[in-house]
Amino acid sequence: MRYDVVTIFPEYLEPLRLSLLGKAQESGLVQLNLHNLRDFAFDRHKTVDDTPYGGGAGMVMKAEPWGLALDSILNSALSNQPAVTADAEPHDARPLLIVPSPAGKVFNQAKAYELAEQEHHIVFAPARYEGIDERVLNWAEDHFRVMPVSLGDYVLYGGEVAVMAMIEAVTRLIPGAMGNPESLDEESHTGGLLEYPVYTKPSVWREREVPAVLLSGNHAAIARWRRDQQIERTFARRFDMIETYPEDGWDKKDRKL
Ligand SMILES: Oc1ccccc1-c1ccno1
Repeated sequence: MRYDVVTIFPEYLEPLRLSLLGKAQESGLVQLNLHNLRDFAFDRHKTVDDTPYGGGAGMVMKAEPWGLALDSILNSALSNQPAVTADAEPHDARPLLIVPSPAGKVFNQAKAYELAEQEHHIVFAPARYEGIDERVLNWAEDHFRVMPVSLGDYVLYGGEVAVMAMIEAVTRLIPGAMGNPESLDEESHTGGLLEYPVYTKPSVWREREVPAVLLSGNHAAIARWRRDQQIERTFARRFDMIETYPEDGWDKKDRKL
């Protein structure tokens, strides 16, 4: 998987070079390219924003630096594209452009699975200020599959945090990116349920004991207890996961109640 991120704060994304995600890059499983938007602003002050037409508070990100940055990524992708054979099936070769935005569809685990399984090159355009000149997104439709995505119903200073969350959520689902892939099987949102509580030594901590079933060695009883805990937690904390399918139209992955 290749990720390209265009941002005015590339250093914001440096934590993605750490831990398992860093190892995924070292192994070649993942390629993470960070592009400083200011490198595509060629006036003396490397200006990337200006006042909004129509007035209003804040600044809007100028179109040209984004256009040049995205051109550069497209050209790089084309030069790395395998040759298309004459009998190749027609398919949409446009890379995916994810635009983090409070106005996007809400990201979820089902979408993370879909991106991990189906995409090989994802470009991220995290905005700052009041957003990106809309003409960039309109132009981009001819060259990318443009997908506005929200992390949730709240507002951030910019999209970089959303990009980090999405890159981590997708990468950990790519085969070979997790230390122990089995840990994906029972985590929250896999199978449409929240994860069960976990415990480790010591068996008594501040007068609190580990549930006896977990010390019983009875694997069937343990599995049943864990499933019951998942259902109980999901009903208590996320009844919406039980009650309705997501309004955002992205189907749950492998719902198993
Ligand atoms: O609040 C934002 C500002 C810029 C880009 C993205 C966001 C956002 C908020 C929630 N998900 O994404």
